[in-house]
Amino acid sequence: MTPASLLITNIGELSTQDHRRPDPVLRNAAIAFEGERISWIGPAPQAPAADEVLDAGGRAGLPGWVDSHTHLVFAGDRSAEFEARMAGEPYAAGGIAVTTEATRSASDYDLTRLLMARAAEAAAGGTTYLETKTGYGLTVEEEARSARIASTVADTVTFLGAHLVPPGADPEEYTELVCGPMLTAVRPYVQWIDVFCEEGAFTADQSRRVLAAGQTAGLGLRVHGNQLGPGAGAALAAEFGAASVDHVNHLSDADVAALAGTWTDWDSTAGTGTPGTVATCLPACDLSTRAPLAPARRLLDAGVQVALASNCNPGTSFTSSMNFCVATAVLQMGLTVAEAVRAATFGGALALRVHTGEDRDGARAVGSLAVGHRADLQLLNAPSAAHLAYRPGMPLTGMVFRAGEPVRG
Ligand SMILES: N=CN[C@@H](CCC(=O)O)C(=O)O
Ligand SMILES: [Zn+2]
Repeated sequence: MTPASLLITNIGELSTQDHRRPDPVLRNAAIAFEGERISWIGPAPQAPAADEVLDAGGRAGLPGWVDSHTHLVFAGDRSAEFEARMAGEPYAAGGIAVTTEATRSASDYDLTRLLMARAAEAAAGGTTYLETKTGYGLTVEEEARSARIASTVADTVTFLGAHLVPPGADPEEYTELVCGPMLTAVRPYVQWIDVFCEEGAFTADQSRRVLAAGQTAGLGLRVHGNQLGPGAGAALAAEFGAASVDHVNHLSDADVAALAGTWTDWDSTAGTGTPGTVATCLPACDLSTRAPLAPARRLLDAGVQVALASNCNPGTSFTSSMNFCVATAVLQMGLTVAEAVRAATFGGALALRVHTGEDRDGARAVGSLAVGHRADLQLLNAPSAAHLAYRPGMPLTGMVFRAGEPVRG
């Protein structure tokens, strides 16, 4: 039973990610929860009384990870494809069809069970806000089924009928299906629409139609773009005002400038204003496909807000470890620890437009710790967040709270 109020005290370093504060990182801090919301944050000696008190023993605390890009509704195994890739085979979008076949054959029960197990794994790794996508159904009925199942587990769901033109289908007819009957069927279960704009998947023109249809249906927009080579994805995302373009491995200077141009009304010091198109980098995917790492440093320097996400999926990135993504971003992508932690918390929330909220049920901000935000917190088995990169691969995730409830003890 969760107590009505909980105080977690003796937090050695509390990284709030609330850059409106003069002191976003507090030492010897405490945080209080009332039910699902954060009710107080401040120096431990000034903490209010609470029904229950937990001593963090000097551990570091930070917002739970916001994983803004996963594909968890699937069945089947592609470890042989991975092994072949590590032996020199290139990655191609066609592998999606293999998972689609296995997913279509799975019962609702099995698909739900598999999804729940993956979501539990993510939570055990510190993820407290989870996006997931459809995209392994690729028929009206199967996409609607994936969306329905996803909506019972994930915090927010993306429709990715435009993941691959199913083998044998006509690309133009399939795009029309995605924009029409398929979109109508999934609409009750999803908040976002996405398109894989890439050679071998959807052309710029088809992607444009998918985004326009999603926009008309009132969905937020996201794009898989510039993953396997240069392409129109990033520019389209900026043009449509998409919340995020994800992968971004192959960006031209014009792509970076277009993304930066969407952030002119954003105050990057305070983290307030009107957000533009987030560039979501997926380091685990880059490593697992031996692709060039996404240019997170270059994007940040150009004024683009960056998110880090796991892209957990059976083809290109079968891990939901955000700790791994943060460590890789620091060790190999040139981000500071503070930048990487921010990208995996506040950045993910920005990419899902849940960085700010109304302090009432159903509209709580995540990705930063402030009064009224959802009580999503992780404690590390370490005195500072720097240990995430300083001690890569070590089991540093301690207690995890989601909406005030402990999800990992
Ligand atoms: N790039 C497109 N989709 C997935 C991979 C899907 C798969 O290979 O099964 C991704 O984000 O990497
Ligand atoms: Zn993806």
